[in-house]
Amino acid sequence: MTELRTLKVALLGCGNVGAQVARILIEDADTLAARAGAKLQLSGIAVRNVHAQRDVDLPQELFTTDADTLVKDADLVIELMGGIEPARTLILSALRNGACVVTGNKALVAQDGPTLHEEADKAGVQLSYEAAVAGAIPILRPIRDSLAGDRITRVLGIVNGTTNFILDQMDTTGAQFADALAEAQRLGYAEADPTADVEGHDAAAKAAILASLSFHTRFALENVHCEGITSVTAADIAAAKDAGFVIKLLAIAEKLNVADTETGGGEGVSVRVHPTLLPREHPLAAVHGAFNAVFIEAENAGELMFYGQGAGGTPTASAVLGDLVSAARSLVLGGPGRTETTTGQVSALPIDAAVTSYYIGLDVADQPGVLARIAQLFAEHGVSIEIMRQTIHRDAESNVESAELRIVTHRASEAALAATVEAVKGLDVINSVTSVLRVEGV
Ligand SMILES: NC(=O)C1=CN([C@@H]2O[C@H](COP(=O)(O)OP(=O)(O)OC[C@H]3O[C@@H](n4cnc5c(N)ncnc54)[C@H](OP(=O)(O)O)[C@@H]3O)[C@@H](O)[C@H]2O)C=CC1
Ligand SMILES: N[C@@H](CC=O)C(=O)O
Repeated sequence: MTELRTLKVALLGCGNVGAQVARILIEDADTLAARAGAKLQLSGIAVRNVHAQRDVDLPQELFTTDADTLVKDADLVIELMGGIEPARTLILSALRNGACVVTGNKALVAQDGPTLHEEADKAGVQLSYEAAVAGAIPILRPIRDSLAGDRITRVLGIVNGTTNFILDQMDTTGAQFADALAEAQRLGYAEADPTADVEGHDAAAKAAILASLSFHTRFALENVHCEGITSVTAADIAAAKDAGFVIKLLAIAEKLNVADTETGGGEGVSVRVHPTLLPREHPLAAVHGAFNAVFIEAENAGELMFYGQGAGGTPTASAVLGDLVSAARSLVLGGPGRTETTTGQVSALPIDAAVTSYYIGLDVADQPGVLARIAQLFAEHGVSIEIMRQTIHRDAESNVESAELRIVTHRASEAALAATVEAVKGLDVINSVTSVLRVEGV
């Protein structure tokens, strides 16, 4: 039997994900070698602090702070440090040296994907980042390869485990935001700076990557409208629950036609991340904890749904190692590097052109004719109402009655909805607008 070739693997970062990747590389060395057609020898692990306590017991001699030297001598480089620098410089250096690169760094790929791909293509090596979107879920490869012969029209995803965990805890156990976030951090789901999770930036980076691959056009971070979950209150969650909805942070990329927009946006793709109400029976409403799911609509395939663990060390390591084995095979077989197919011309639409349904919560005067006046105002702005429900509350002490009005609209443009809400605020029978949230799946 011929002796397998040995490929040197440099690991950059040994945190939540890196530590699990190192463990599996060592524990499953024989299996990985058989699958890759080469021995994958972990040649070193670059970290900031070589003496830090690790989740996994790893040979101390593997650790170094000299990432530059480690990268120069590697056939395969796994970047799991996060952040833009020094990750960017190290990845570029690895690619220029002819090494294949695997990364989970969505922030970097969303920002500098084209530059990284250009270097990979020049060197004829693979650059892959399946772990960058939705953790363990195989989603980028299916979009890039399996759906290459189809036309994707819409992608709807829960792609951030931390925020799904927080919203789910608030919805199911009544947990406080801060407590749920602390637990997500403890479980290794959150980014080093969890602001990226809760403000939606992590999901926005993933949305940019998903949209770019799905629509064969480069979408940058600035093309993604981004709202996080920090403004979602316990009252919003309770009101949504009462009305039969659940609130999820969704990443949405959808093709819209001129006919769908009222803002002259023309045909293009609306890419956005925001808290969204989903009916409790919607498949994405059943995605709990740190799980992720991506729902795809394609012209020929129809509806597809991908589901699995979206964060955490071991699940994410699975995606990293899948990319690693694929890259090793390309080195063994001398195959070409992966090329990106960003050949499309479709433009990114501004948020005003987005078309969706809305939930509007209003505190209104309990008077005859109020509902009719509000409905009239919606009609004047071309926003059609699907559900309008009034609940009267009586304060036991003061005996004062107040009326709570919940409205769910049919699909309308953001611009039309914003104008409607402004007009509603001007009515003398409106005490306050308690919430305005986007709705999908009604
Ligand atoms: N956590 C998750 O569930 C997922 C994470 N990802 C992505 O994977 C990457 C890693 O995430 P995660 O493991 O959670 O991150 P951690 O913060 O847990 O780990 C980061 C690691 O990188 C090392 N590091 C950071 N900066 C440097 C530097 N300048 N030089 C050398 N080493 C450095 C740290 O070293 P030291 O230990 O010495 O501090 C640490 O070992 C990120 O890009 C993240 O977005 C993707 C999907 C899921
Ligand atoms: N912080 C991210 C980790 C995976 O990408 C998340 O919570 O989803």
